[in-house]
Amino acid sequence: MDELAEQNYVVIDDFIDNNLYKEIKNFLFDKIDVFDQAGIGALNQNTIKKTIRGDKTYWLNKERDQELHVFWDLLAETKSTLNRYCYLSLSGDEFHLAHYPSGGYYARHLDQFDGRNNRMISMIIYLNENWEPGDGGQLEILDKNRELQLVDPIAKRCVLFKSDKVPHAVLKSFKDRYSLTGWLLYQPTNLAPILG
Ligand SMILES: O=C(O)CCC(=O)C(=O)O
Ligand SMILES: [Fe+2]
Repeated sequence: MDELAEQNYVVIDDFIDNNLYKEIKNFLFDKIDVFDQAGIGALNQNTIKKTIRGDKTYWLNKERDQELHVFWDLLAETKSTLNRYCYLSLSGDEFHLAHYPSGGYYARHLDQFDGRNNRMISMIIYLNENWEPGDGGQLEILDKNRELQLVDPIAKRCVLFKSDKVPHAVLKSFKDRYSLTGWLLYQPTNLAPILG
């Protein structure tokens, strides 16, 4: 957690255990046929999307996706740890599963969008066994010293970074690449009733 505060990002290996890894992986393969179907908007939006990112996603819903209850519990624990040790006020979250088919990538970006700045911490859990150096698909982080750091997307590894401070990209992947990606959100309490 100190590393996240000081370096703006941290890589934690074996963040999830084998059981949870298998649960998430089973859930993912169960849903793989419906990835992206819910999220496809107007045709032109979709075209723009394809020029900057090549992944397909499946947004999670805590009430509906109860099979992942161990993950939801871990998430609650992670948020309270961050609130305690990094003095954050995280309340909400939004998570999706992501699949980059071979050839997929995501150009360099920040995770906070114009007009919406409540994404505080980005959290990615990788779900790829036997990842080899030639498989590509690294997360490329531009660190505080403007140096590039590459993170292999290996199974059970978690990366946390400050959503507003860390430009990053996903380098072209040469095989299917899976992850569970989300954002820990700050929701000002005075706005909570309006946002529902
Ligand atoms: O999968 C990754 O390594 C990063 C994904 C990402 O940057 C995003 O979904 O915003
Ligand atoms: Fe991102």
